[in-house]
Amino acid sequence: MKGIFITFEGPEGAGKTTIIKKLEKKLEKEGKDVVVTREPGGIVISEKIREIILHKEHTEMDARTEALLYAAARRQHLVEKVIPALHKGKIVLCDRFVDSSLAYQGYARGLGIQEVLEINQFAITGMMPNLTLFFDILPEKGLARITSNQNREINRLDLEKLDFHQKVYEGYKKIIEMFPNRIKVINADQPLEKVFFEAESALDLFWKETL
Ligand SMILES: Nc1ncnc2c1ncn2[C@@H]1O[C@H](COP(=O)(O)OP(=O)(O)OP(=O)(O)O)[C@@H](O)[C@H]1O
Ligand SMILES: Cc1cn([C@H]2C[C@H](O)[C@@H](COP(=O)(O)O)O2)c(=O)[nH]c1=O
Repeated sequence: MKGIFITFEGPEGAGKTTIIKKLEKKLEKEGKDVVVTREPGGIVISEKIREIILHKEHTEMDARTEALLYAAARRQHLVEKVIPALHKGKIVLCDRFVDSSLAYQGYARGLGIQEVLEINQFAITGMMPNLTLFFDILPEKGLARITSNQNREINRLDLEKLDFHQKVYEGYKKIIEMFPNRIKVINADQPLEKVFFEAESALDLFWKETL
């Protein structure tokens, strides 16, 4: 495949969406062909699955159902949007991907990182990102950012107790140890311009090392 698949991970409110927008502008200025997308979502069917998963009233959702719905949304998004863009040689910037399932469903929900990786292997058929940026911020700090943002709708996962978000964070730390070459850690607990500089530098290093 000719394109490059870059994913962005981290706790709620880490600044992923904000940095993706800035990177999109920068890469486009450089003449690169960029596709920005998100999970769960990015295309009609997966956005519909997103609504089901994240609806505030769906508190009865079983953890395995949740994991399978994320994997189903991922599959459709990959075949309909990500893979075709990569075949055309585009740079795909995706807000969350399989590492979110490993941290949230695998570790924080207690389904097991390996078990959730296995159901996702069925969904992604080997399609792992070329590079992942992990936005490192303590969950309580990220959550404080989203609650002070009036435009951000609070969803079912945001409403989980702090203890759950702390487990998500611990889960991410384990996943970073599992994939040290692919996942680069960005200090997200600093002013936006500094976070952006670190993200840009990680991308520059990636181009130098791989292209
Ligand atoms: N470095 C930063 N310092 C202070 N505030 C920030 C920083 N980065 C982002 N923010 C603000 O924090 C809020 C959350 O940012 P953003 O939506 O980019 O995070 P996110 O990681 O995509 O969150 P989520 O995954 O929960 O959707 C926004 O109001 C944004 O303006
Ligand atoms: C892909 C994916 C996401 N999640 C969680 C993480 C967030 O709480 C929401 C998505 O909301 P965002 O504002 O777009 O970050 O879903 C998850 O638990 N598992 C996943 O695979």
